[in-house]
Amino acid sequence: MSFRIEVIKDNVLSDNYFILRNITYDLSRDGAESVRHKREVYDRGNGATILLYSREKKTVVLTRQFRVATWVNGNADGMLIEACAGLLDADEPEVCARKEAMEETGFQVGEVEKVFELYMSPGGVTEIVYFYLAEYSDAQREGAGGGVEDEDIDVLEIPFSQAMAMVRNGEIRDGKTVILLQQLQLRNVME
Ligand SMILES: Nc1nc2c(ncn2[C@@H]2O[C@H](COP(=O)(O)OP(=O)(O)O[C@H]3O[C@H](CO)[C@@H](O)[C@H](O)[C@@H]3O)[C@@H](O)[C@H]2O)c(=O)[nH]1
Ligand SMILES: [Mg+2]
Repeated sequence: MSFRIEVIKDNVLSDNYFILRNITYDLSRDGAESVRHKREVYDRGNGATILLYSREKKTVVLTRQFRVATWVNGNADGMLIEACAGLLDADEPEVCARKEAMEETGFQVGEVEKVFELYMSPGGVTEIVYFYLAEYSDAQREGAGGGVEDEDIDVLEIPFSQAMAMVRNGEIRDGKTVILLQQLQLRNVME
């Protein structure tokens, strides 16, 4: 089964900071008659996320920051606990992951492991997020973290078991973060 797409119109609705487009397209499946669709597509670029973990201490390093999009949608104080992450801008994904780890958490990470690259909200958001894991040690802490410019990021170093409990009780409810924590669990590296 395959689809053939013919773009009829591609309108930019907003290009203020990121790009929101409205695309009209005809889609035909296996030579059948085409069906016209109109969809809004939000392009915020791609991103990278990295979970720092210590097998020795059985801990992970997470961030907590205000996320206005969650506040708009039911998160009363707007604060969200997340694995460190950032938009790629012009960087390669791994370079971005390392840079964000330093800026947001203060850790200069060594070896990193790429886990996968995932579309996080394919119904309307173009973004691919590149996922990484990295072991850290106290000796790699070179700064306080906290982010750049007006970012005001708290750094949380917590036991892995506590992080998993926070996933279960809803205190951690960010998709990329749950995915990375579960990767550690699947690998049995924190036992
Ligand atoms: N002026 C302005 N600044 C913005 C806007 N949106 C974001 N920014 C700024 O752009 C920077 C983005 O910070 P990053 O650390 O690079 O990205 P992020 O917001 O943490 O995004 C990461 O997590 C997202 C949520 O899971 C991911 O969607 C994204 O790919 C990335 O991994 C922040 O300083 C933020 O204030 C906007 O609409 N206007
Ligand atoms: Mg960030």
